Amino acid sequence: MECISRLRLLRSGPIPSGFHEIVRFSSSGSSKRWTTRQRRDPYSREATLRNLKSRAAFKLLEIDHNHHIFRHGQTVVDLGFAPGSWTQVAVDRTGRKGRILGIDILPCMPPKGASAIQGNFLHMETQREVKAFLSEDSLGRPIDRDALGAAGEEVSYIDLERQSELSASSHEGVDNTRRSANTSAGVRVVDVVLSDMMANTSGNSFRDHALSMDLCNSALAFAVDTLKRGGHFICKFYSGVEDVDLERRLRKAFDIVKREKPRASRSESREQYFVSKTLKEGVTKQDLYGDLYDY
Ligand SMILES: C[S@@+](CC[C@H](N)C(=O)[O-])C[C@H]1O[C@@H](n2cnc3c(N)ncnc32)[C@H](O)[C@@H]1O
Repeated sequence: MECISRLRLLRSGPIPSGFHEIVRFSSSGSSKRWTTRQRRDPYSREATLRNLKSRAAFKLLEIDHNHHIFRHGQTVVDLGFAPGSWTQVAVDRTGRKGRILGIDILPCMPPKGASAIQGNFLHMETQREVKAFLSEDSLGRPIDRDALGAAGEEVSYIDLERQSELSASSHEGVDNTRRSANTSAGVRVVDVVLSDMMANTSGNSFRDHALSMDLCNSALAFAVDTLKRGGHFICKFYSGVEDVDLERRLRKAFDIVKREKPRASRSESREQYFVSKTLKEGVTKQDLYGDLYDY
């Protein structure tokens, strides 16, 4: 038996081109400007005080405050989760029985209580792995040893060994020990899909918008494939000419679609969020995209 997230997290292969710029060198002028801005920014200070991985948490907290996205016990998929502040919010809001899976192109340990898969979400292979993980109901569930005992199940030494090995190497307090050999492609088990995916912006607004639309469309096709009826989809996008097409698709798939610019989103940034609630019955990704995302 093997664990998807463990395999992906332990793989320390080269970081894909375009992501190296994320590293900030302390001696550069732009780094000093970035550090000064972070120190002055109230959201960054508050994030540090609250032990949140980044100021981005406040965008999702505001969206949840306005739109009531989360409930206890939900399954949440967080696309582009690193460094993990949205995942922290999802873990917190879904409580002890929540199941949270983060995906990122960068290697990153998920926050406590969540699982993670490393991979490029635009690649079919990554999406297949995510669906395989989701289709195995026992994966990514918080460990509740008391409940196991109460049910009278015997936990073998090998199970415990495997559990502690996986918990240490992938994430804490989450059960990833079982994986079905035969995984299905269509899995409607998700309550909320979040996507905050974006690579570093290039400064070329057309290019950034085009990349953002690729990520959003891929996330939407995945959401429509994996959300339960009534599920919700939150998606960051960089505004531009094509966002009306995205909005049209969202309206076809969800009962309620709103554009949001949370206060924590910097005013100079072109980023906005689509908050889409309540997946309609019977909508498929083929209805939105034909055969484009045929996997
Ligand atoms: C703004 S950050 C997300 C911040 C996160 N929501 C948080 O609260 O900590 C965007 C993330 O999207 C990831 N990303 C960008 N393109 C991606 C892709 N094609 N596949 C997977 N992750 C991607 C980046 O690596 C980055 O970690």
